[in-house]
This record gives sequence, structure tokens and C-alpha cells, in this order.
Amino acid sequence: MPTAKSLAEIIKVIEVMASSGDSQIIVSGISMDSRQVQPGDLYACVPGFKVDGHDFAVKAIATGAVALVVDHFLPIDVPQVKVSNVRQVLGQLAATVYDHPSEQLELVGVTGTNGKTTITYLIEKIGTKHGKKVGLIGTLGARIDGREIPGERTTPEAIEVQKLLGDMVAVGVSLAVMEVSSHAMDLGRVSGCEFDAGIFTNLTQDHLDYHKTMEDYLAAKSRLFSGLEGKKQPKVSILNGDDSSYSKLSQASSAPVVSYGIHNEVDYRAEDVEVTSEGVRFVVRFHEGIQEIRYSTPGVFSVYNALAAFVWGVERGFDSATVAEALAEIPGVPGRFESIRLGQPFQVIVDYAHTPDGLENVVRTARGFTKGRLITVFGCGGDRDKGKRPIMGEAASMGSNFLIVTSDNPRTEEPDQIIKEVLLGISGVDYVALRDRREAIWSACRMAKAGDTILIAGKGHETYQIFGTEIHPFDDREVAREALRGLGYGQVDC
Ligand SMILES: CC(=O)N[C@H]1[C@@H](OP(=O)(O)OP(=O)(O)OC[C@H]2O[C@@H](n3ccc(=O)[nH]c3=O)[C@H](O)[C@@H]2O)O[C@H](CO)[C@@H](O)[C@@H]1O[C@H](C)C(=O)N[C@@H](C)C(=O)N[C@H](CCC(=O)O)C(=O)O
Ligand SMILES: Nc1ncnc2c1ncn2[C@@H]1O[C@H](COP(=O)(O)OP(=O)(O)OP(=O)(O)O)[C@@H](O)[C@H]1O
Ligand SMILES: N[C@H](CCC[C@H](N)C(=O)O)C(=O)O
Ligand SMILES: [Mg+2]
Repeated sequence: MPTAKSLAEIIKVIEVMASSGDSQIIVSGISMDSRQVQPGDLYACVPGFKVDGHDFAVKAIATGAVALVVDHFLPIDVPQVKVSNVRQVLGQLAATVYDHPSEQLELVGVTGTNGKTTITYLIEKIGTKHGKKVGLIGTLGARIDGREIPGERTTPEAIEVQKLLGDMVAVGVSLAVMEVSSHAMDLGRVSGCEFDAGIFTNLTQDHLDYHKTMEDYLAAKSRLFSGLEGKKQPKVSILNGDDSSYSKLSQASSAPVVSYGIHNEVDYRAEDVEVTSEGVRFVVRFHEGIQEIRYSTPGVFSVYNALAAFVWGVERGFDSATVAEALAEIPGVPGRFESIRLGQPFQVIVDYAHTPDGLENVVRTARGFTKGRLITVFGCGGDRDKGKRPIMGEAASMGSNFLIVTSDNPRTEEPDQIIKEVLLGISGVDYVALRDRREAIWSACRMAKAGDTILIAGKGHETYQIFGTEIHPFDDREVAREALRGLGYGQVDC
């Protein structure tokens, strides 16, 4: 719960260009959405990509807001604070309103193109194994000491982030782990957060609709590491030493750097890597010795994810054997290389790969243990980086024996046009385009024979499909089960 404060006290933490009205007015909360304003709130007018929050100030005041943050004064008779960029001061203001919750717990931020959700889940598990109350924020929503809170973004807006952290502090959470997307860094969603540790997974193509160049994309992510400063000490940057972005990130880091990897000279190195259809096993060599790790998700990429989480655990002082036990106990992350088993003689795997690198990795992994054909069902999201579509077509071609190109979340784009762009990258493999995802999944199940693998990629845990601006229920895992049952396989998971 936010504690009531005067407007003057709240704005002390930001650079104010000018203000008007009574700065001693008492503010009891903060909002950036007129539709969610509560009486007593400070309403921040954010100029958005679609609309301008200044246009909703009158409505916000009518709903009970008592003051405004603006980038130009409005002709409304309430106290107003003028700043140069409203979105960028939101985090600091919200942190003050919620009594700086990130200073009252240990906060870990995970960034990178792929692997963020997975690593946050591993860290949550390591924390609970060590008896901590843990909070998590990410693509699958937030979870506070086991209580689920749905969310729409990988990293919520700044006010929501502070509110969630405040709720965590209120119930005694001592460790919070959150995914920090590049959008979040760029849009100031985590400003006002003091991180203890930053973890970097990897950098490959995604989101070039937003960031325009890979340099901009990396620059956004690197701010997590350059921003590792503040009252809580010590701090650490945990970086992937095998990733091409390593040296730039390591130079940018304000905190001591600890590196991990398989190939390069690093502080924590995975050796003797074994990948099977059941998961990975490897040995980590590090300053204190060696530790065997087992983790139930297959793929070399899983070695990196488990290793990054292990490094965090050991660096923050947990016993390495107990961290390894926690990793061995994790059943997997929903929608990440999730096996659907209804007794069919072929494998069905649902995965969230929605980038060229993610898809290449899971195709390679599935290929590695598939004796028969690998049938890959995938598409690309609309209103997202168009450049990645043919590259995903190419990535799926390498290692698959048959491709079914279908719709992901077309959003406001024409599904057939997205599919056409994916097809441009396909070569050397038979394929069919089926725009209806249910039909695509059924078709793959009908086609599969003993020893084959069906890989359904792109939507993982998602329980919806977005057409235009409408959200329809759709879950790859449910549809795969429906198809398998329709083909006469078992009625219960086995
Ligand atoms: C590019 C982007 O991130 N845009 C976000 C941004 O939109 P926007 O600035 O265009 O907002 P807007 O709709 O124009 O509204 C402007 C302001 O007016 C306010 N408003 C609006 C209407 C009204 O009646 N009253 C009102 O007060 C809004 O609350 C807002 O403060 O602010 C909105 C409100 O919070 C977000 O919902 C929206 O996310 C959009 C929908 C989105 O799709 N974002 C994706 C790309 C995203 O953030 N993805 C990342 C990365 C995912 C990953 O790879 O992991 C993520 O972290 O999820
Ligand atoms: N370390 C990794 N390297 C490459 N690909 C990975 C890695 N970890 C996971 N993947 C692939 O990326 C997919 C998404 O993984 P995860 O959800 O952990 O990533 P994320 O970074 O949270 O994604 P998002 O940007 O959507 O939040 C997985 O289903 C898998 O296909
Ligand atoms: N966080 C990613 C998720 C993409 C998932 C995929 N199913 C899609 O809709 O494109 C994004 O918003 O770009
Ligand atoms: Mg995620």
C-alpha cells in the first residue's frame, strides 16, 4: 500500500522544470491511466505511441486525481508539476510513493533476448529451496510467495513494478527476481528499482521494429548493468562470456563482472555437457571447485540458463550443492520445451521459440534425439519485427524434415502476408502453409509416425491468439491434446 505524502515530498526525487498550485497537497497514490485512477492519486500524463495521456487529465481529475505530472501546463485548476519527460520520471515517483520497495529486498534483474523467463523460474526455485519468500515478475505474470497475479507485459509499467515490489515487501518477500525487457529499459519501467544483481543471457535478433538497430537494442539492455549502483552492496553483473556482446556489457557494467559459458575463458565454465531428450547434465568448474548440475529441459541453451542461475546462487553466497539440488528438482517451465504425452508413439513438444536463435536452438535440440522425422509447426507474430520472419523460416529449415507454417498472433496484420514472408526463408525442406493454427497442429499429429517429433513453436504458455485487436482462447498444449485424443490416443496424460 502506498503511504500518503505531500506532493512536494514526492517530487523531491526528480528534476522539476516548473510547478504550479499547492505543493503541500496530500497524494495517496499514483496512476498513468485515467481509467484506473483512485481518489487522491497523482495522475501522470504520458504522451504515448497511440494517444496522449494529457488528453485524459480532465477525466482523471473528475475521477479523483488531485494533481498532475505534465510536460506542458494544462488549463486545469489543480497542482501541476512540469517535467521534460513524464514517462522517464514515473519510476522514481512511484518508488517514492511506494516507499522504495526495491531497497527493502534483494532484487535480481534478468535481461537478454532468450532465456529470461526460464532463468527467473530457476532463481525463484533456488530462493525457495533456501527458505526465502520469493517474488517473481515476468512474461507469465507475477507470483508473490506462490500467489499468481496475471500480467500482460514481460516487464510491467513503472507504477505496476513498484506496486508489485511494494506488495512483496508487505508480505515479507526477501528476494525478488524480474525479467527486464529492452522495451522496459528504454521506456523507464524499471527506473526507481535498485538491483543487486543483473544477469545477461544472450543477444540475437528481435524487436528491430522498436529498436531499429542491434546496437540500440544492446544499448537498452546494457543500461541494466551500467545502472548497478546504489545503497545495497555488494552488486554483481553475471554475463554470458560466449556471447558477442560480452566485452561491451562488461565495459558498461558498474558492478564487478562474473562470466559464465561453455567455450571461452570464463569464471564459471560448463564442461562434459550431455544433452538427452530428458534434459542436460554437466559439470561446472569455478573458483571454489566443481559441481555437477542436472536440469530437466534439454538443449545446449538449457546449459546456459541453468549455469547462469547457478552462478547467481553461488555468488550471492548459497551453498553450491544445494543450488544444484534446486536445479535438479525443477520440473520445467510452462510452455518451454513442454512435452505433451498421451501415450502416442511420437513426441509432441510445445515451445515458446519466437526468435530466429530460439527456433534454431530448439530445432537443433529436437533433431538431436529424433530418430524419425522432425515436423515443425510455427509462424511469426504480427506487429512485431518483420525482419525476423524469413530468418525464422531459414532456422526452421535447418534440421526439420517437414514444416507447417501457420499463424502465431497475427494482430493487425494479414495472416497470409506474414506467412508469405516466413516462406521466403525456407529452403531444402518440404512444407505446407496452413493459416489456421488448429488445423496445422491436427495436420502434424495426423502425419506423425512412431519415432517422429512434432515441435510446435512460438506460443508456448500462451492461452490465446490475437486477431486484429481481438483475443481468442487458444492453447497449443490443449489443441495438441485434443488432436491426439481425436486420433485415438489416451484420455489422460502419462
Ligand atoms: C511500445 C510499448 O511498449 N507501448 C506501451 C505503451 O503504449 P503507449 O505509450 O502507446 O500508450 P498509449 O496507449 O498511447 O497511452 C498513452 C497514455 O495514455 C493513458 N491513457 C490512455 C487511454 C485512456 O483512456 N486513458 C489514459 O490515461 C495510458 O495509460 C498511457 O499512460 O504504454 C502502454 C500502457 O502501459 C502499453 O500497454 C504499451 O505496450 C504495448 C501494448 C506493447 O505491446 N508493448 C510490447 C511491445 C512490450 O512492451 N513488450 C516488451 C518486450 C517483450 C519481450 O520480448 O519479452 C515487454 O516488456 O512486454
Ligand atoms: N539461453 C537460450 N538461448 C537461446 N534460446 C533460448 C534460451 N533459453 C530459451 N530459449 C528459447 O527461447 C524460448 C523462450 O524462452 P524464455 O521464455 O525463457 O525467454 P524470454 O527471454 O523470457 O522470452 P521473452 O522475450 O518472450 O520474454 C524458449 O522456449 C526456447 O525456445
Ligand atoms: N515478448 C514477445 C513475445 C512474442 C510471442 C509470439 N507468440 C508473438 O506474439 O509474436 C513479443 O511481444 O514480441
Ligand atoms: Mg520472458
